[in-house]
Amino acid sequence: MSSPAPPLLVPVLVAALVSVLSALAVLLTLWVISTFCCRRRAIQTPPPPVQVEHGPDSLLPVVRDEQPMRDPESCLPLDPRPLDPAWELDRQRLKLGSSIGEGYYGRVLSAKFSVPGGGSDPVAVKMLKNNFCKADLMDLVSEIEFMKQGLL
Ligand SMILES: Nc1ncnc2c1ncn2[C@@H]1O[C@H](COP(=O)(O)OP(=O)(O)OP(=O)(O)O)[C@@H](O)[C@H]1O
Repeated sequence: MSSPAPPLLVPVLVAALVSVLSALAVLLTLWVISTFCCRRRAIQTPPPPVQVEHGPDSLLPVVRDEQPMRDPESCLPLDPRPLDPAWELDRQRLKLGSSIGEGYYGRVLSAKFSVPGGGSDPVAVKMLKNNFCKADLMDLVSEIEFMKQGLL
């Protein structure tokens, strides 16, 4: 049988226990508040903007679209893209024909491309639809970049 605790020790132990529990309650409250604030800040943080960089061996931009969803605000007139002399053809030699088909952001026409010495080659010409969005231009430029690297 163990001897009973001295009379002064019991209130001291109870006070220590209450202190520890109070500290734990304060810590728990602080953790809940900080978690709630972090979540709100994460929700309010706007998504990263669309980044357009210039490729090392090309004047056409390499597109990194961080925000694939369409945004009506981005349906604005755009400055003409810089040309890539290594790939640019003389548009005067192009004679557009009828429509072949349409995709999500572009339409494709049959065309004739006149070659030196007379004659012409049949080609397909892809262009953006009217009222295109910035995201549409990004998609087309991405496709062009893939074609230039022989990936399409
Ligand atoms: N080089 C080509 N030669 C002949 N026809 C083509 C050529 N490229 C596209 N087409 C025709 O034009 C249509 C539209 O092509 P486009 O590339 O705009 O869209 P997609 O690839 O079919 O769809 P999305 O743009 O939604 O990916 C195609 O379905 C195809 O019939």
